[in-house]
Amino acid sequence: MTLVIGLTGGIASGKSTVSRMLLEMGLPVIDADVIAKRIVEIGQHSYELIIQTFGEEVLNDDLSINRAKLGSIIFNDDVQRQKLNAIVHPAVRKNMLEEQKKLVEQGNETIVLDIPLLFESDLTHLVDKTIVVYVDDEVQVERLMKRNHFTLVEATSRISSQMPLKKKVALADEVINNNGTMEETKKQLLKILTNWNVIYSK
Ligand SMILES: CC(C)(COP(=O)(O)OP(=O)(O)OC[C@H]1O[C@@H](n2cnc3c(N)ncnc32)[C@H](O)[C@@H]1O)[C@@H](O)C(=O)NCCC(=O)NCCS
Ligand SMILES: Nc1ncnc2c1ncn2[C@@H]1O[C@H](COP(=O)(O)OP(=O)(O)OP(=O)(O)O)[C@@H](O)[C@H]1O
Repeated sequence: MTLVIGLTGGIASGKSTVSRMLLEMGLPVIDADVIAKRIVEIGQHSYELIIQTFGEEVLNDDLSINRAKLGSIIFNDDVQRQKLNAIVHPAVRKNMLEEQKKLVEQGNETIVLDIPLLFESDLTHLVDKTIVVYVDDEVQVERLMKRNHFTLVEATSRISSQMPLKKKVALADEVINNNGTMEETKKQLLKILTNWNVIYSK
């Protein structure tokens, strides 16, 4: 039996940081953000649908999707965000399940799905256990502004497009508090994996 772990959290709460730790420990991680980027590359079906829906003004000069532009539209307008979600999410889910199938066939006993919108999109039936990476509101805003060079308004609009992180904590099987150092985060991760009898190589 394969154990499928759903890794989630809020924007900039530290999911990719924890994913990296898991990969370094030799555990396979499927990243929904990476898939969501791949399926909107030039020529993909979702790419065409995005142009039909949002127009050519969301394209860069080289015809690739201008992610900053599309982001500024969808994170300020619920209706537009639902439209993008309806285009991208089914394709992300299909690709994730295909990747998961391959990993199961290769004999992996543990597979991690890094899905930012695991709870918002009601995808918990795809996983056996959930881990939420949590940070306090101030830490989240600060790290998001720093990483993306966002203003306070830009950071806040993105955070408020998601389920409040405290609500995700209440829904989680396990929570990693990522307010502290990376070492403290790693320690919490190792404890959870040990409790779940997950075997890792490094
Ligand atoms: C709007 C887009 C183009 C902005 O791209 P950008 O490179 O700036 O951000 P990136 O894709 O790296 O996402 C960063 C984070 O934003 C948050 N986020 C992204 N999309 C959404 C969304 N539709 N609703 C709420 N939060 C979102 C997630 O926490 C994600 O980890 C992009 O996020 C996108 O295509 N979003 C729709 C697909 C989606 O829902 N992806 C998230 C998981 S499948
Ligand atoms: N414990 C930590 N201490 C200091 N900085 C951290 C810590 N954890 C993460 N960061 C930084 O905070 C930012 C957000 O982390 P990360 O990219 O892992 O979040 P994420 O949840 O994957 O974000 P997104 O939802 O946008 O994909 C990054 O710049 C990262 O380097």
